[in-house]
Amino acid sequence: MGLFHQRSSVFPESYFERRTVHELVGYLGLPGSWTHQVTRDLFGEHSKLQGFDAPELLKAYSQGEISWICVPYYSSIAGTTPYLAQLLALQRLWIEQDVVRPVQHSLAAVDPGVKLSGVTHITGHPVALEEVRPWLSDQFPDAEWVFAKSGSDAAHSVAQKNHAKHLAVAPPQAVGTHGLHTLVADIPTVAPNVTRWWVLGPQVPQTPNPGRWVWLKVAGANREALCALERALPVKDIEPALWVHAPSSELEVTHWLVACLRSDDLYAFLVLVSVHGLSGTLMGAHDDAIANMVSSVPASTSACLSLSQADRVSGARVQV
Ligand SMILES: O=C(O)C(=O)Cc1ccccc1
Repeated sequence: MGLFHQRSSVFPESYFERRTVHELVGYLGLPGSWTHQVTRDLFGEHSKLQGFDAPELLKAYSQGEISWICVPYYSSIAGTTPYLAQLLALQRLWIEQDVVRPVQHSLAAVDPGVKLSGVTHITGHPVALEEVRPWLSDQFPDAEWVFAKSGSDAAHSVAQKNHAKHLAVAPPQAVGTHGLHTLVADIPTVAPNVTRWWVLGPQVPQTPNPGRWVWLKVAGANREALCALERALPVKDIEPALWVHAPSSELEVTHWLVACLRSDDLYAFLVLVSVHGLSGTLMGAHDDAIANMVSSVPASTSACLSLSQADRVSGARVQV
């Protein structure tokens, strides 16, 4: 919840704070999904919340039919979610909040007395199944995985099938809602399991505060160039908070995200990005000055500056 809580009072309040309970908020999956719970905690139960399948959710946001959406984009164990590439392809990716939450998975069945050795199918969201893969492989080496659209959809689907040998990996809160029984309340994971969600809003977010994270989308021609850029950072005050890599549908083009500090440094960073033939797009933060800077950074592909000169580039600011 970093962005929200780091805001200083001298800056205008965000749209998030000014939103009304009448605005529709879209989330991924059926009620009871992990994303639903995050959305309800953020917006409050009196807001108008509605669950969607991912394609409809992203389409409705991109067409302006829904003002707010909440979508998981990254898992500390499974990496990027299937939605990140689609989010990055949105023309307006207005990140109002970056939400970081631990996620708990339960194993659920129609029959509380089912013999685990007889289980044939495990249904879950692909990201959730990936997060508990070592445990599942150990306990159910021969079971087939069935993908669901959300954790709650997984519980719903197993309940509908009403088959004793089918289990669901689902949010603890969704188990009882769908009439299932909990076999394991909190499936162990090999590493801390933390998922990140973006809340996208209806307008360009407000001016970034000094020290507030801002999001930058970097698109590069190949993975090596982006890896080199990642190695070259941090330079000066630019501390990347999180690198997220999402292959795009365009051949050979990869997208990365990096969170940077302060607009001054962001400018330096954009220069650094552009001299190496990558292009940067500012997201999740806005003011006219930064917008002008972004558009004035030339898309030069000068090869004579190496990334080891990153300090010089960033110090000189406009050395392209
Ligand atoms: O929101 C859900 O229920 C999902 O299935 C998406 C998801 C998957 C894994 C971790 C967090 C969210």
